[in-house]
This record gives sequence, C-alpha cells and structure tokens, in this order.
Amino acid sequence: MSITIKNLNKSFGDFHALQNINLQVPTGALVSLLGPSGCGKTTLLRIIAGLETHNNGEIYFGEQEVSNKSVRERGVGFVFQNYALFRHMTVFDNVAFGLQVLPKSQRPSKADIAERVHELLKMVQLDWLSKSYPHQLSGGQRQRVALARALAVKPKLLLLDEPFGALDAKVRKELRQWLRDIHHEFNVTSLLVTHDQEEALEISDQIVVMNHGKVEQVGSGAALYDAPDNAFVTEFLGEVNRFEGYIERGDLVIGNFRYPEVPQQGKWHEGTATAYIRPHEFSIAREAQGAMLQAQIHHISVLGPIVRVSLYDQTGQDIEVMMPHQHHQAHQFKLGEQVYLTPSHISVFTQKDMVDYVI
Ligand SMILES: Nc1ncnc2c1ncn2[C@@H]1O[C@H](COP(=O)(O)OP(=O)(O)OP(=O)(O)O)[C@@H](O)[C@H]1O
Repeated sequence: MSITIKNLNKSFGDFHALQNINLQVPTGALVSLLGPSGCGKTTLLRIIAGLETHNNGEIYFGEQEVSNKSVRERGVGFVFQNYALFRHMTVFDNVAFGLQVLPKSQRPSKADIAERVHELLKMVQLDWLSKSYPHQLSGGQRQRVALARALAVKPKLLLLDEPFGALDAKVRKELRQWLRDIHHEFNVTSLLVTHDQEEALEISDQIVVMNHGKVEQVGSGAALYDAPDNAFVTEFLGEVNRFEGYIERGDLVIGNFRYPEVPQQGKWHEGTATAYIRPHEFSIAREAQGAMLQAQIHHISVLGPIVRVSLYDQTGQDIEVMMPHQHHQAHQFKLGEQVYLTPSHISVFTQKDMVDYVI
C-alpha cells in the first residue's frame, strides 16, 4: 500500500517542525527518512502512524485519506528503537499479542496463532528462544522479536524509527540486510527513520533527505550522491571537498584556476559560487598540466583496495582524495610531496541555482 503526504504542516507552539511536506512512498518500497538530529523525521513518522496530530495537510494510505483515523484503524506495524517488549511475557506471547487482542470476529484460532507465531519466529531465526523472556535476550534479538511482533498482524505498512539505533555497529550491519530481506518476503511498504547515511544507502529504494522540517530531495542513494539538488544534500551525503569561488564572464573561478561554462549545462549566474568535488573525483599527478591546484601530501592511509590521501592546498585548506590502491602502487606518492590535483567532476552551486559541470 502506498503512502501519499500532501502539503503537511506541523507546529509545536511557535515552532514550525514540518513545513509543507509532500511525499510519495510507492507500494512495496523501502524508503528512508534521513536527516540531521531535530529535522523532523520522527515527528513525520509519528504523524503517519497516527500517534501525533498535524495542523493541516492530507495523508493517504493507497486511495484512502487517513488523517482522521485512529492508530488502530490505520493498522500499521511499528518498530521503535526502544520499543520495549512486554517484560512479563515470553517471546512467543510477545509476538502473539497483536493477534490475541484482535476482536473475536477477526481473531485466528489458538492453533492458527501458534502456527503463525512459530512461522514468524523461524523467519527471524529465534524460534529456539520462544520460551525465553526479553531480559534473557541480546539487544539485536529483542529488536528481531519486536519486528516479528509488528509483522504478526500482517500490516501493509511498516514504520521503523531507528530500530537498530541502540545496537553496536556489527549487529546493526547484520540486521540491516536482514530487514531488507524481511521487507521483501512480507511484501510490505516500509518507512524507516535513520540518521545513519550508510544504513539508508545500503537498504533503501529511495531516500528522503530532510533538513529543518523540509524535504530537501528524494531519490535513490546513487541519484542523491551523484546529482544532489543543492549544497545541503551535497554536504550531508558522503564526504566532499568544498571550494569557494565565483562566476565571472561565464567562467567558474577558483583561486588561479578558471573553468569555462559548458553551454549545454545551462547558464551560470554571475557572482559567488561554491564548488564541490568528492574525494574520488580528484586525480593526483606530478605534472601541473591542466590541474586545478597544487597541494602537499600530509597523510596517506591504505584502506584495503582504496588509498586515502590527505593534502593541504596553498591556502592551508585540507583536501581529501581517494584513489584505487593500484594507482598509488604505480606512482608511490610520498609524504611531504607537492602534487597537482585535477577534478573529473565538479558540482557548482551559485546563489540563484545549481549547475553541474562535468570536465
Ligand atoms: N512534543 C514536542 N513538543 C515540542 N517540540 C517538539 C516535540 N516533538 C518534537 N519537537 C521538536 O520538533 C523538532 C523535530 O523533532 P523530531 O524528533 O521529529 O526530530 P528527528 O529528526 O527525529 O531528530 P532525531 O534524529 O534527533 O531523533 C525538534 O526540534 C524537536 O525539538
């Protein structure tokens, strides 16, 4: 079932927490809400769930407007970071709970509930712990039980708020992949709140980047990374080198370097401009020809197949470059060496618009 949000606003007193949100989550998609702390992710999720009211705007599940429907009527499954399991109930009873409290007319028989709970527990690989109590489980196991509990009532929508936030990095990574598999097996539509870029990039079909109560951009991880709409998305997603410059007579000017406008990319507006170059978009050479800038190497880290080189340019700005290990082996760059950097791609944002320049 799809989710559609139209012109949604939410204020807490004078504070405008969500500003004119428009969003479409297609049926069957796994979509992440990603953004810095306080940007409104949880508030939006809670409003969709029916746990929080909004001031104006519309929320549709499929074709149906649900703004006036209760949490129960919306029938979504939730998993929260600290969605405590019922402590006095076994794992089995926790998962069965949602089915046992259904109205009599909808409630499956005892045998059917037992079959469904065991099926779910097998899927989250915890059937062997069905008789345990929550305090006997690890954090990762508890979150898997919480997910099984949310899925027990066969929701069409699954809302997850930092479900793995409290777990250590290794367990988080395992559970991410596993969440992606479960999402597909259950054929649900999932909306996940996270502030972890890697998590969002790894498991989402689409990412909604939010900032200060607004949606900045929606797209696949690759689209957001390769073609960000604005400076915020560029800086928020992945590492990037930033240079201040200006547009003069159609050229981008950064320090002593000038790049001409590419006519098919549209007209650049005269005035100040910010240029962004990702670490892998710089190449390092010992020859000055065609280079954007000269810099001195101050650190080299070999990270398996990738080598990270940190440099200072002539203004003292720190610049990060990533290159394949083979390239480093072939050239044997040394600490303290002066080298030349040439970008393969620059994203340029002028005050009026965004232009994207490919060399
Ligand atoms: N009940 C409330 N009363 C007043 N302000 C609130 C309330 N709930 C949230 N806010 C404010 O609304 C803004 C958005 O909060 P929200 O929890 O949605 O952010 P978030 O993006 O989920 O942040 P985090 O990643 O830190 O959880 C914050 O500035 C927060 O202080």
